[in-house]
Amino acid sequence: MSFAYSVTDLRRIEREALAGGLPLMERAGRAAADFLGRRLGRDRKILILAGPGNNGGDALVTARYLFQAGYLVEVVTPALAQRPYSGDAERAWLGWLAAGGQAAADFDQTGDYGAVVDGLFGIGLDRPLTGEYVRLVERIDQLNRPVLALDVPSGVLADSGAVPGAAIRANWTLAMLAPSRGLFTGAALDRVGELHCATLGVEPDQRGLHPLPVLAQAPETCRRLLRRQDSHKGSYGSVQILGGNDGMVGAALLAGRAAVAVGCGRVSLGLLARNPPSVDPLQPELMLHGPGLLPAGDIAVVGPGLGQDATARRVLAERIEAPQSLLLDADALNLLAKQPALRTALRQRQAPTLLTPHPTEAARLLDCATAEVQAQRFEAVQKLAETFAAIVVLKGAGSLIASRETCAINHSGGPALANAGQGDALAGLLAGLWAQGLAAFEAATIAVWLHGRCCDTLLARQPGRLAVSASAIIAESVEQLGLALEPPAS
Ligand SMILES: NC(=O)C1=CN([C@@H]2O[C@H](COP(=O)(O)OP(=O)(O)OC[C@H]3O[C@@H](n4cnc5c(N)ncnc54)[C@H](OP(=O)(O)O)[C@@H]3O)[C@@H](O)[C@H]2O)[C@@H](O)CC1
Ligand SMILES: Nc1ncnc2c1ncn2[C@@H]1O[C@H](COP(=O)(O)OP(=O)(O)O)[C@@H](O)[C@H]1O
Ligand SMILES: [K+]
Repeated sequence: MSFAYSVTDLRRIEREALAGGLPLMERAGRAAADFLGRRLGRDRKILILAGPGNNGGDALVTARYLFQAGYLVEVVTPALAQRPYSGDAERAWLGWLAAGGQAAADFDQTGDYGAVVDGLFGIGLDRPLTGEYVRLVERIDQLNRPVLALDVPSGVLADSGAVPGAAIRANWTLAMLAPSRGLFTGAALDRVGELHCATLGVEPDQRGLHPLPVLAQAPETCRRLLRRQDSHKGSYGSVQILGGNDGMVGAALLAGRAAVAVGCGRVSLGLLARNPPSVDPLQPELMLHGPGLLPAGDIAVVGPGLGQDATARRVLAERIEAPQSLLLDADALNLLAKQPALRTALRQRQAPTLLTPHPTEAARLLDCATAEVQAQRFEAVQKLAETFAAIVVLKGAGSLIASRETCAINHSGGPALANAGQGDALAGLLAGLWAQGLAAFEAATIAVWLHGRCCDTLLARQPGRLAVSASAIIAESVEQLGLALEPPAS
C-alpha cells in the first residue's frame, strides 16, 4: 500500500528531516540525476529549468551531479535577475557555480535537447503561473522532448491536483520524500506522467500525519469476502435496486448484473418504467418487480435510471426513511440536491448511507459550480461526508472515497471509463460487495478499485482501445475480483 500526503504534512516531514540534519536537497538532486542517468546517454544535452525557490534548488543540485557525471547541461534561471536565491537553494546555486556551471535567463528554442528537467515550482506553488512562466511552459511543450518534473509538474497545485493555468506536461514526475496527494487526482493526472518517488532516506514518523492510502492494488480488506464452507445465499446479503424508469431500464439492469457478478446472495430490481421487462434474459438470476412489490433487502440502491418524476421522489423518500443501508446515485442525488426536506431526513438516518456523485452531482449537492468541486476535490468530498454523515465516493479521474475521518484515493482506471452506464455498474459492484458484510468504506474502496482495475486489464489486452463498456467491465469483474482474492505469493 502506498500513501499520499497533504502539503501541510509534507512540510512537516521536511521540517523534521531537516532538523535531524539530513541533506535533503543534496539527496533530491542526486536522485533526479540518477533517474535521468539511467534513461539518457551522455551525448545528449539536458535543459534544466531552475525556479526561484527550493524546487529550483533541487534542479541546481541535479545539474551539478549530471555535469560532474559528464553530461552536457544547460541551466536556465528565469527569475534570478529579480530574485536572488536564499537558504538551501542559495547553497545549491553557489555549489553549481563552484563546480564550474553557468546559467542563462532563457534557452534556445531550436536547441537539440535530449531531455528537460522541470525545477520551476514544487509544493510551494499556490497560484496560477503568470507572465513569463506561462510562455516558458508553452515553449517547453513545443520542444516536444521528454520532461522530468521534480517533485510536482510546475503549474500543478500539489495539495489539490488542480491545474489553474499553464502547467508542465511531464513524462515522469519524481516526487521527493513522499508524493503529494494532488498528484493522484483531477486535472493533475494529465500532467504527471509516470510517477516515481525518491524517499531521500526518510521514513516519516507517522504520528500527527494523515497519510491517504492510494489504491493501486487490491485493498487487503477484500480478503474478508472469502467464504465459509458452511454458508448459504442468505450469508451473502441481498440488494434491492430502485430505478429503471422509462427509457432507462438498462441502468438498473447494469447495476443488478454487477451486484450478481461480485457474488451478492440475492439481487432484486424495482423498476419504475411503465412497461418494465419481467425478466433479464442475459441475467435471469435477477428478480424484476415494480417498485412497490420489492422484497426487503439489506442494501437499497436508489438511482440507476431513476428519473425525477413523482414516483421517483416517493421511492427515494421511502428509502431514506427505511432502516436499511442505502446507496444513492445519479438522479437520487439530483433529487436530494433539489429537496431540502430529503436532505434533512438523510442526515438523520441511523443506518449507513453511501453517496456516489460525479463532480457535477457533487456540485449540485454543495450548491456550487463543477469547477469549484474539481479545484478542491479533497475538501468537496470531505464536506459531503460530513454534511450527510455518509461515506462518499467523488468519481472522476482519481476517484476519492471519504468518510468523516479519512479519505482514500483510487489509482486504477482511466478515461476509457468515460461513458454512460459506468456509474450504474459501479453502484452495483459496490452494493453487491457491501451486502456481503463489509463496512461501507471497505466496500467502496474495493468497488472503485475493481471498477478501474477491470478497465486497465481490458485496455492492456487490447492496447489503443478508446473506451470500454459497462457490460465489459461487469464481465471482467468476476475474474479480477477472483485474482484479488488469491493468497499473496509467498
Ligand atoms: N528544503 C529542502 O531541503 C527541500 C526542498 N524540497 C523541494 O522544495 C520544494 C518546495 O520549495 P519552496 O517551498 O521553496 O517552494 P517552490 O515550489 O520552489 O516555489 C515557491 C517559490 O515560488 C514563488 N511562487 C509561488 N507561486 C508563484 C507563481 N505563480 N509565480 C511566481 N512565483 C511563484 C514563491 O514565492 P512567493 O512569490 O509566493 O513569495 C517561492 O519563491 C519542493 O517541491 C521540493 O522540490 C525537497 O526536495 C525536499 C528538500
Ligand atoms: N477520465 C476518467 N478517469 C477515470 N475514471 C473515470 C473517468 N471518467 C469516468 N470515470 C469513471 O466512470 C464512472 C462514471 O460514472 P458516472 O459519471 O456516474 O456515469 P453514468 O452515470 O453515466 O453511468 C465513475 O466511476 C468514474 O470515476
Ligand atoms: K517542478
